[in-house]
Amino acid sequence: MGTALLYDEEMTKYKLLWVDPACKIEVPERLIVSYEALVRSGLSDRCISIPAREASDSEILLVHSELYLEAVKKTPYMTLEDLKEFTLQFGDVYFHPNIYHCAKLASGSALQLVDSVMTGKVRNGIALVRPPGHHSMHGAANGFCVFNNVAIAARYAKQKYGVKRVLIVDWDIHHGQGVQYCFEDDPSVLYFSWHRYEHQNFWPNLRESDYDSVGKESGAGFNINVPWNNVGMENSDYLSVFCHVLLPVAYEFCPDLVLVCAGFDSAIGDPEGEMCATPDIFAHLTHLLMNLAGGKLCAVLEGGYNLTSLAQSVCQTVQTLLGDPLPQLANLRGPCKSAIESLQCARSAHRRYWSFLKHAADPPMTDISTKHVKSAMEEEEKTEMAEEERCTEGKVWPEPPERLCPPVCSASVLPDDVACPDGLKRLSSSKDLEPLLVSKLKNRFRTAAVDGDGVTTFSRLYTLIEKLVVNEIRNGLVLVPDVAAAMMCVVQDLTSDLVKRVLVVCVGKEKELDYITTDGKVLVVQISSEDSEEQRSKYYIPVCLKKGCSDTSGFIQAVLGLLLPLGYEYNPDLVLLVRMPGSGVVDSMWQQLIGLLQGFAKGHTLVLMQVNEKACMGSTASALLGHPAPPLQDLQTPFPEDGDALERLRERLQADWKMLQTTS
Ligand SMILES: CC(O)(O)CCCCCNCCCN
Ligand SMILES: [Zn+2]
Repeated sequence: MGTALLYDEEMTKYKLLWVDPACKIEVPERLIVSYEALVRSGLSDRCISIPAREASDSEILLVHSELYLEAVKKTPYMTLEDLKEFTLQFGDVYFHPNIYHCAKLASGSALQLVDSVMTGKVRNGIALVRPPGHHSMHGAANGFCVFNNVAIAARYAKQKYGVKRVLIVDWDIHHGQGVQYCFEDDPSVLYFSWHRYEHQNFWPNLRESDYDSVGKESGAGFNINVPWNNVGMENSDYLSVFCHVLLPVAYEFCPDLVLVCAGFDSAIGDPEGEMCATPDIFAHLTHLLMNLAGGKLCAVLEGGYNLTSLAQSVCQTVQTLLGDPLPQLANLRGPCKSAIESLQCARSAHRRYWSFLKHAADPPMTDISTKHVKSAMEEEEKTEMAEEERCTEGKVWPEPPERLCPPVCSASVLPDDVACPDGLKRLSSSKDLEPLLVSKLKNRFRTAAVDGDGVTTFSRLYTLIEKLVVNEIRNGLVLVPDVAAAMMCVVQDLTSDLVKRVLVVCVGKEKELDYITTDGKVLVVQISSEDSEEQRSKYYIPVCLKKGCSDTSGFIQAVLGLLLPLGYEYNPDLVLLVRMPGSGVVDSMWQQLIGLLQGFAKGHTLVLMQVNEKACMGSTASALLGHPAPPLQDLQTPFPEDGDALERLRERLQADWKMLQTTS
């Protein structure tokens, strides 16, 4: 299934008609450069174009009052003076004779997108719209927004498709207070927003944008605010909040639909955000949401005022929606102090509502909420981040790297008598192994594992790896007689200098993992039921699940809160996923793991499985081919010991691995 793209140039046909410094950045060019970048890059041709439509009155009334709608209806007939007058009653927004029409098209586009996804016409999609929506409220326009496009879409999805749970992720750099007000008492809509806050000193300067606004009444726990109290936040800060706050809750919430308030003013160069995250971060933020709700994801444009980073960020988002390989994110050095405080506050505020956050630490000593007056230390810290360090318009950043699709997506190396799963390309060619390597293999394993066809298997395995690292093939599945032996070979014999770092993810109990480098060429994360003895090195991290890999709750927690942050920091060139026999990992969890691991090494994942586990080749192939993983249904409360052990493991490792930090 494809990716929908909604765009109508009519929505470029309104603009600010008078002088207002607060509104001058919201220009038609925002939409034009975004769409043109998609056209120029060839991405628009790969999308399924869906026409915009006007939202009807009844659809707009899902969120807004009749009084407000009737008032807005009058604006097309207003004189310039009337428009100015009308505008004065709202904050940081402007009206124009054509904005009502455009606002209906913006909301209608979001609804068209929901229709396309919910009817299965497409898997996911993006609506390039203006005016944006997330600040507009029941009875008021605000912050360039007239109708709340995403809030209307959420209510529409529930009403028309009986969607039970909607996740709204708002990565725009402003707090979508309009969305928060709409759903704060509604447990069927989980609203997550991060936003520049600076202890309530940043627009819209609301006390209720802080982390302690967790929702009301039955909606308590279903509103998550992560305030950024400093500018200059980077990729590490964004990924940490996804891994340690949003994703655990999102997986526990298990939404039927994901809506994204896709504002790109959180990207580097934006005059509003003054952040430093690069456009390729949106490739990963999108990817990390794509295995929720069976891949049903609707992104709706909100903000974004630097025309260069906006266009790049939109392209990064669309390319991921299309399933292209992800760019590697280099040198993630962990969240900054301020970000850690914010994520620690958000986690502790929500630990009573979400079992996946149950073991989150207490809030930091320095209470960062607005009650707290800026201390001399903070002032000094701010001057530390001198003007030039801050990311402003003048800031430059590299073009996002090209994300090339390999000619072959998924290859397989299988015994001749095993049928190749649909979609996979069997690799039968293999270069002859050097005799030296053959003898090494033979005398390393006196077992039958490396008899005649065993050598063939290994030579094909090495051939596959070579094709992965040169991006001829994206990922692969290999069936071997003995996975432990095969893993040793791959890890020890990886001579290719194209592979500087290999992330080995071991699912299931180890037989012998005696081979662990300490030079950092290999990082092994082992998830099993074995009560691992003391952790052996920075590069061998055993995660113990009391009830073993069949405990999906514990497993997904370990993946989100430990494996993902580690993987991002380690930044491997190859991922080796080893399924030990008898691991007991649940199929949907296995597919989720493969899906999430695609975020590393440009998707170069090599799955090693034992021949006698060929029954799960089909689901493995499906995940390797990029099909969304099935939702993890009815997750049990994680085993307390496991949750607690995971926190302790993170605390112990965070000295070595900065991305594991969740406490200041
Ligand atoms: C969709 C959106 O969240 O990007 C709208 C942001 C509105 C900002 C209003 N204040 C602007 C002050 C200008 N320096
Ligand atoms: Zn914004």
